Amino acid sequence: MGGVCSTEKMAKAFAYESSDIDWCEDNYKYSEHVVEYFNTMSSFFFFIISPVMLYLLHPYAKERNLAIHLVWILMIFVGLFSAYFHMTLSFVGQMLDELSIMWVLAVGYSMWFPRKLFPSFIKDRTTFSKLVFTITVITSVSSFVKPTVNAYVLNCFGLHLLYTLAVEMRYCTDQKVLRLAKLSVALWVLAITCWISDRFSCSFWQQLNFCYLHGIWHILIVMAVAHATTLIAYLDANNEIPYSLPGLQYWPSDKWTIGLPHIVLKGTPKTRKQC
Ligand SMILES: CCCCCCCC/C=C\CCCCCCCC(=O)N[C@@H](CO)[C@H](O)/C=C/CCCCCCCCCCCCC
Ligand SMILES: [Ca+2]
Ligand SMILES: [Zn+2]
Repeated sequence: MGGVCSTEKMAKAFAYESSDIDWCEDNYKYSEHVVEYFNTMSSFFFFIISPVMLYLLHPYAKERNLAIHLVWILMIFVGLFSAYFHMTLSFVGQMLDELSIMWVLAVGYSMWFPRKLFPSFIKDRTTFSKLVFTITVITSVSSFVKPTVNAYVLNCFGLHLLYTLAVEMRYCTDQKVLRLAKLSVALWVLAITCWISDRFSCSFWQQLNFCYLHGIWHILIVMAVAHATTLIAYLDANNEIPYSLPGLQYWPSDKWTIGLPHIVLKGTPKTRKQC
């Protein structure tokens, strides 16, 4: 009897529209199998940007720690789960989407959180990573208690990241670095504005017959994360591997206004060996 009950519960969790959340985009507008078509399709943007970022960050990751690649490898899963969530609006889709974001943040914090900002009882990065891992496992389990608040809690990390960057960049005067910081913040502000507006002003957007703000959020947040991770990686390289003489450039061309930022290591193999 209990077995039948739990099988039913499982089936419900996978069922279309079993999530509490329904984004502003009209359901089943373009396909009877895809609940939110534009939101699903825009999730594929994660698949385009992630491999490019893995390629662009590779010289830095090779010098610093190859585990850094986990951030953008996990972002591929975020895209996959986000597409599944919007395709089905199922409870399982929602949880996979939110949990994968949480684990990207956990890996990012473990790798990059500045050592000088560690709590005083933590001596090294390994201990810090273990603490982050423990907290993330506990949070992952407790996220099932009230799933609707998860997204708001996750967004608070954007604010914490902003604070951490502000502390790290207090004395920065390098124009290229400042430009990257401003761009990251601008993209994040635009992205979060779309997310909030889709959540809370849906009737307004429906009147205008423009219900695509959540899909636009997907595109903007990937770009914000691409810019922010490069900035964080650059600051980290300056602190942890200064002999590699990190610099910033844009792909495909440094002269283009729009592009993906990346780190170049200007230290010659000779200068690297000396350190
Ligand atoms: C020193 C710390 C370094 C940490 C670096 C880690 C940076 C990467 C962080 C997060 C990845 C975000 C991925 C967003 C995926 C969006 C999928 C999605 O749309 N999900 C929604 C449902 O479909 C869901 O409602 C969204 C929930 C909110 C997620 C908020 C994530 C926080 C993003 C922080 C990004 C900061 C950018 C720059 C700040 C200057
Ligand atoms: Ca909808
Ligand atoms: Zn989404």
